[in-house]
Amino acid sequence: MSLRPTLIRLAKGKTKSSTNWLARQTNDYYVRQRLSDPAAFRSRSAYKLLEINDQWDNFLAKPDVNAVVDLGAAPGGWSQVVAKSLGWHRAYASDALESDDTSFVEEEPSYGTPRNAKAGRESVFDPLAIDEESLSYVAKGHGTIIAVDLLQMQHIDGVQTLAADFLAPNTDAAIQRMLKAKGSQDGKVDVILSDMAANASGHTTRDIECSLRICEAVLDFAHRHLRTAESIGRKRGGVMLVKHFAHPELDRFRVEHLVPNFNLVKYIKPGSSRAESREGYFLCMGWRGGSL
Ligand SMILES: C[S@@+](CC[C@H](N)C(=O)[O-])C[C@H]1O[C@@H](n2cnc3c(N)ncnc32)[C@H](O)[C@@H]1O
Repeated sequence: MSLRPTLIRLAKGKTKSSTNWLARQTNDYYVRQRLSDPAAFRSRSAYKLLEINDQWDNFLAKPDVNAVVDLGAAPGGWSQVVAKSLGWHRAYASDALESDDTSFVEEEPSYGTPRNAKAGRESVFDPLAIDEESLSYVAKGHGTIIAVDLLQMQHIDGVQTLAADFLAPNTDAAIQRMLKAKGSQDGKVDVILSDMAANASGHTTRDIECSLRICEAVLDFAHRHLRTAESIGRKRGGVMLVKHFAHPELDRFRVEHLVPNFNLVKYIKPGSSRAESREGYFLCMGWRGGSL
């Protein structure tokens, strides 16, 4: 797909910095990939999670992964990747009823017509196209996925969304209620993902403080809700993936707070993360379940 005509049209009358941004978008391999990928990922970020998951033993698709919390989830690329990994897809209600496959949990019917579904192509969800036919589809898959963001997110089959500030005091309880309502009796999760980031201010001290605050809050959340490797019976069970601002202060956080709590901790800069960005990811596997 050629983006050049769009670029020229959009660049007219724009400042130099926005023209540079448009040029960078046009030349970016992952932006192009996203636009042509039949999976129709909502964000370029989806490729970062795909890449990390592929490189690290497909941790999202382990059979014991039943509950995933995606923090800073909007517009929803990571949640789409998780939903696919847990097998969420659309099926005709009649096929679902006839199926003997009890490993799948049926959800309420999806209200909207997946266009092209009959032709066997990837369905496109259109919430405005409600008709009788739409009532004959159900979303099928297994496990619970909770997506949290300050921003509202469009529906993804198999994903429960919560529009809230993760750092606000009552958000933890709201996530707990959702997990329990969706069948996680103990309110525990198997994988915690955080792509949350405060907007970079360009002021290093402030950016470090914001990133540290987010990483600490995600680790606190893990202390309360992450299932331990021991209880899962797998050395790398109980996973936390957290984005951070790459800086020696954050590395100190890794050494002092992550390494003692997990069996394996890796710093990752995915190929799909822009080289000029200071972002990095800590992939932490095998939660030991230490106390706060
Ligand atoms: C890079 S985007 C996430 C992209 C997402 N992983 C995807 O694939 O679509 C970062 C998100 O973090 C969210 N965010 C930042 N601080 C947050 C907070 N305190 N609570 C909830 N969401 C937050 C922002 O609203 C933003 O949507």
